[in-house]
Amino acid sequence: MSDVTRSMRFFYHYLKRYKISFLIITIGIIIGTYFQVKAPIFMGKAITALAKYVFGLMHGVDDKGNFVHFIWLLVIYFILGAVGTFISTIVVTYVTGNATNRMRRGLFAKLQRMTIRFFDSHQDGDVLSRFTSDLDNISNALNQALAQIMTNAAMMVGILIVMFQQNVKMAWVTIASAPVAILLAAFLIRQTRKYTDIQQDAVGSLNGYVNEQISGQKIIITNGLQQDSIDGFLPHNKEVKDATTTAQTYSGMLFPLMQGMSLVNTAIVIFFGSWLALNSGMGRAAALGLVVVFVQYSQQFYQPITQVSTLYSMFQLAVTGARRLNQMFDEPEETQPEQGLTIPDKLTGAALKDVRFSYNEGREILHGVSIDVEPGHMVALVGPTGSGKTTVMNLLNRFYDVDSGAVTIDDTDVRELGLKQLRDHVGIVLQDSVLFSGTIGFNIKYGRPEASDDEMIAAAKQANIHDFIMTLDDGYDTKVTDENAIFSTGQKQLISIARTILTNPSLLILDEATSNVDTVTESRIQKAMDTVVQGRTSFVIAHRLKTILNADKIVVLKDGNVIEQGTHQELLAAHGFYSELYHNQFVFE
Ligand SMILES: Nc1ncnc2c1ncn2[C@@H]1O[C@H](COP(=O)(O)OP(=O)(O)OP(=O)(O)O)[C@@H](O)[C@H]1O
Repeated sequence: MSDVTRSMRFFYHYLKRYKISFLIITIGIIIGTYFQVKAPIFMGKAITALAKYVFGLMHGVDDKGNFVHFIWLLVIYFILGAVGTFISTIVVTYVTGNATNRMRRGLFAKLQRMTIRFFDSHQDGDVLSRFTSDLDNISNALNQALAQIMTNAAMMVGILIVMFQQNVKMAWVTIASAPVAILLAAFLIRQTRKYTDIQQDAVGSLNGYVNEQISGQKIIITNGLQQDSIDGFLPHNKEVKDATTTAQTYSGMLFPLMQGMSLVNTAIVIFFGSWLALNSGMGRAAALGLVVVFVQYSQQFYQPITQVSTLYSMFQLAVTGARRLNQMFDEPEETQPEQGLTIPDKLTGAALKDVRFSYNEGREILHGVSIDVEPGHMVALVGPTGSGKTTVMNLLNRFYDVDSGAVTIDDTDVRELGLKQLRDHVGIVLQDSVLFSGTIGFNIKYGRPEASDDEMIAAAKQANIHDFIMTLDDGYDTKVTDENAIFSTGQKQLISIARTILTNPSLLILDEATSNVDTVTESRIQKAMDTVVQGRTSFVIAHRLKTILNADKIVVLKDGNVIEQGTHQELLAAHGFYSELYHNQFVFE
């Protein structure tokens, strides 16, 4: 299916519910067009009456005939034409506002159903530009182009009918050059479409780059890489500029070319029309009227071709926008069984059974990993960077699905559980804790907004962050965006731990919760962790081995394989990889 067909389906999907509005728009357009195409007839009649009057005066006869009458009719027809167009424009604005609102809502809701694979493999800026630039383009096109395209199509049909009713030969003369104009327009339109597509994709990657550079600003400054950052920006910017210039050049050629064709056509109509009128035995006044009417028609007939050409670049941006939104809507969503199984409140354990997994086909990351956790036990995952620790965590929470083998919670394959069930039972504290805009209280209650303030405070106390929050002027009501309340990485992590405690998950995943913080905060986090893992089955990924000495089991991963497992003492006694890692780390600390 072509992009245009798919885009049309997209628009149909969002516009089909406005049938009554479209009926009103169509009626408005028909009324507007009818009066606009009929008006020139009265213009012709008024000119004929005027010419007769002038020729009469030359012969001493003072007869204005129906001149004034036709002028009045002309004015009334123009006013009624304008009213019809006005009504359709107002209704189009209403439809557009509502339809784009629904698109934005639909897109945002879709985003919430997307898989982590999508977020891992797409730049934030590119996703964002679909919400901004692509949706804006669609909204502009619907607002401005929709009514115009309908009006122009109606106008074209109306003018054709009226022209052939008035004079068949003159009608053929008037439309004779149209095929050439349409072929030229079609060529330019194709070129415009090609480059508009390239332009919008380039805008997406430019946004992605800018977004990435803003997030990494500190690293750029620290390494003095500002110039490199600019150098990296320039090719993206050039790509946008080149595609935009080419697209605009082609679409910019449309309007002058069509106007030129329209002028040439008017000249043909005047020349040929005069010749025809003079050689058909028609009276001078009637001939003059006929030529004036067809000059009007010739301009009116070309107007839709010219206008549609001008609107085309706008329309094209909308088609490209629809293509890019369609891409998002086509992205696979998180899947779950129709009748998801449930897990009992008290966990019996979790396990990975001979799990093989690859993010991308052909590059296996986990090569048959098996890990078993007893209920209420704490398992620590250790291993060199890139060994697959975070990947194991991703599979436990079903951010990704295994290629073979199984991840089970309470002996049930996670793929058979309802997603809500699963996520309700699993709590995660990530390495980079995220705070949402709002108050600290709002952030702690994020996973359980219905929790009472007492529960919130109890969770904060368990997470060792209550005392710090109380030092802030507004306590739990402190806004996260307040510049007096800028949180350190460790503090953010403690808030995140409090948030997790409040949701009371039975399976807990803590990802490197103690890296990147000072020793005081580290010991606070350590205490918070000790509290939070109590009575829960937990997986802890920690780089600092001293934080996991008490783990019930330590699993050592290397290159996607489990190479050792056991308690700290057992692994030390084995004098293997763990023991080496442990001793090396203490040399560094
Ligand atoms: N989203 C992804 N897409 C493709 N490959 C990925 C993705 N995430 C991780 N990988 C690859 O999977 C392998 C394991 O990564 P993982 O993040 O699980 O390691 P880790 O042990 O947690 O490392 P670290 O200690 O540095 O956090 C690495 O080779 C990494 O390049």
